[in-house]
Amino acid sequence: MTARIIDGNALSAQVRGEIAGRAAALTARGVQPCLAVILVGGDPASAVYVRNKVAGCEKAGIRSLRFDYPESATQDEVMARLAELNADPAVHGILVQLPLPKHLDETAVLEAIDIKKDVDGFHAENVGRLSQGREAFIPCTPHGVMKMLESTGTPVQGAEAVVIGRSNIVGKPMAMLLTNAGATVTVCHSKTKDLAFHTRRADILVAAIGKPRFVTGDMVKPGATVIDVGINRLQDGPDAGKLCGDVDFESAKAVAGAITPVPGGVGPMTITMLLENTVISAERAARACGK
Ligand SMILES: Nc1nc(=O)c2c([nH]1)NC[C@@H]1CN(c3ccc(C(=O)N[C@@H](CCC(=O)O)C(=O)O)cc3)C=[N+]21
Repeated sequence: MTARIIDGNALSAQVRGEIAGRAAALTARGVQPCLAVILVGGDPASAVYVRNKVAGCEKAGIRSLRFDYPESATQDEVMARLAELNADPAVHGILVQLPLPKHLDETAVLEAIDIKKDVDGFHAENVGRLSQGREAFIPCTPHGVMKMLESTGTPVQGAEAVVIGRSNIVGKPMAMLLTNAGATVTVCHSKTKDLAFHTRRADILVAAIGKPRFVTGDMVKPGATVIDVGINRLQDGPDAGKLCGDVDFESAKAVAGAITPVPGGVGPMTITMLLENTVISAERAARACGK
């Protein structure tokens, strides 16, 4: 058996077409959706992601504002910028690219974003709301994963779902969304004993660990849907310089029922959901001012 490939670029193109239509309708009513992106420091991977986000905005008719700070930026500088963006009615979404340099207080920065503009869904109040099923904004990567599951017709209700990774930005919200959708969810991580015991039971397996090709075919249940959230740049070996996921694609593909590739899988869907959250925020703002 060889798995069906879940094409994140194709699904993104479809969803982004719909988002562009909503953005155009808002712009015609005098409210062009606008996303502000703050990038601190010169991490090359972050620069690529931010460039992709800004390009995605442009193509969908969403205005974007970019604020680049040097590695040496102070907490006060970033907080002052957030205060200004919070107060600006023309800005509908604010994203602070993570990770931040170590001398900055990430929690304080995320908490300073107006939750009505928290299109990443990382503010503690949004996290709490997600756990109660009354979210303001759903975090983009896990939301993109749910859309991909939906697109393949993978049943979530009653399914055994295993999430590897317990980060605040992927693993935990992913587990919460799957739980809200009726899956039986197991969260595995670096301290899990006998990881393969858990993964082999998974109808839905989500890998978000940051270790290249860590999940191999022998860890996958035949017919499972495998979602690879990892984005790793290989350092050495024959594929040095290439991107790969947390899943060993070739061996997993031979066992799974459906699988996402890297690149061209979850990454583009993350950006798509960011664009959607920005449009949702702008639609709410337009409604609030009667437009
Ligand atoms: N506040 C914040 N929000 C985020 O959503 C956020 C973040 N910080 N920090 C880092 C992660 C990572 N992330 C990606 C976005 C797009 C691709 C993407 O476009 N990937 C392409 C390839 C990119 C490449 O060529 O390197 C693909 O998979 O096909 C990947 C990763 C968003 N993140």
